[in-house]
Amino acid sequence: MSTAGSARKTTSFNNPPNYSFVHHRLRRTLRDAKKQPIVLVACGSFSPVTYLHLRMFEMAKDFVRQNTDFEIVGGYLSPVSDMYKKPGLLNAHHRVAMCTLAAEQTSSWLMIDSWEAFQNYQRTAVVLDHFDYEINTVLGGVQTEDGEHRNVRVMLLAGSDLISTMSEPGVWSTGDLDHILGQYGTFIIERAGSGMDQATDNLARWKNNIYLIPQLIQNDVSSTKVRLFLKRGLSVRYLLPMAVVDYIEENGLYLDDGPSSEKEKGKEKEQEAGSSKKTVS
Ligand SMILES: Nc1ncnc2c1ncn2[C@@H]1O[C@H](COP(=O)(O)OP(=O)(O)OP(=O)(O)O)[C@@H](O)[C@H]1O
Ligand SMILES: NC(=O)c1ccc[n+]([C@@H]2O[C@H](COP(=O)(O)O)[C@@H](O)[C@H]2O)c1
Repeated sequence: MSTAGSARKTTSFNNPPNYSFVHHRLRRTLRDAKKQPIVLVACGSFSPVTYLHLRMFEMAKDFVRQNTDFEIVGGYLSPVSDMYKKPGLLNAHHRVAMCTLAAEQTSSWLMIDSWEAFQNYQRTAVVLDHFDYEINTVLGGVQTEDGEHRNVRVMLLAGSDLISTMSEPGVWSTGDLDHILGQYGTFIIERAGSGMDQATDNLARWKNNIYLIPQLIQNDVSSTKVRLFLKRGLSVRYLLPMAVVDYIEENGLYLDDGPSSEKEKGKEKEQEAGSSKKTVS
């Protein structure tokens, strides 16, 4: 999972076969001309997608409305490529299908972009450039009600655990951080066990583009816990949208996700210890 890379803005993109950018729920007219239009992009494994992943967008929507001069015109989940090789990562076709079911059946504004899923691993900076290109260059951005053109700002939506990795050596290049946090910006959802301060201490130089969102109702569901439950034959209903639970059952997914790596075994043990302490199983 070596992901460090260069900082230059990517302007030409190789699309996977038969790819087209989904934008049926992208709102093309700004309601308030004084606001800056933004699109939220959540990058991750989504193996499988959970209600928490979906709720991140709702938390961000409330935060944006109450605290900023932005107007959200769309939201995307962007499942990572199989080449990311993270333990527990199911085939991209299944992950994209589950995310699509979840978005279509539970939301009126979320969409799935399969661009990074169906090709070689792409760094997050490049993924955000791809969204910027599709929305602003190809589609031409959005308009105010008076017909004035506006560019849409792409912004990363992530949990505080992901942002913590931005301070770990060798995971993100400084150039990419400058690109993501300097040019685009991010909304960070507080995640149990991964402090917000710890997540952002080393990112102070970009603090004007980093918006911290506390979880007022704590939810520490993770895909790892869901996979663990499925492996043990435990119910995951009400942790994920019903259509996703049905899809998992119909396709017999996560019953055995192959020989776990030492890292995954450690993570499972931690989650098991957490589960038994909290007697959730
Ligand atoms: N409980 C949570 N609270 C806040 N953010 C979360 C939570 N679960 C996932 N996220 C965020 O969702 C995004 C997608 O993450 P990812 O698909 O890796 O989910 P995950 O549940 O952490 O997966 P895994 O358990 O396989 O590591 C990341 O930005 C991650 O920080
Ligand atoms: N340098 C990078 O661009 C970089 C580094 C680490 C994770 N990521 C992204 O973060 C997302 C989530 O990763 P994890 O599931 O490993 O937390 C993935 O979409 C991955 O591509 C990007």
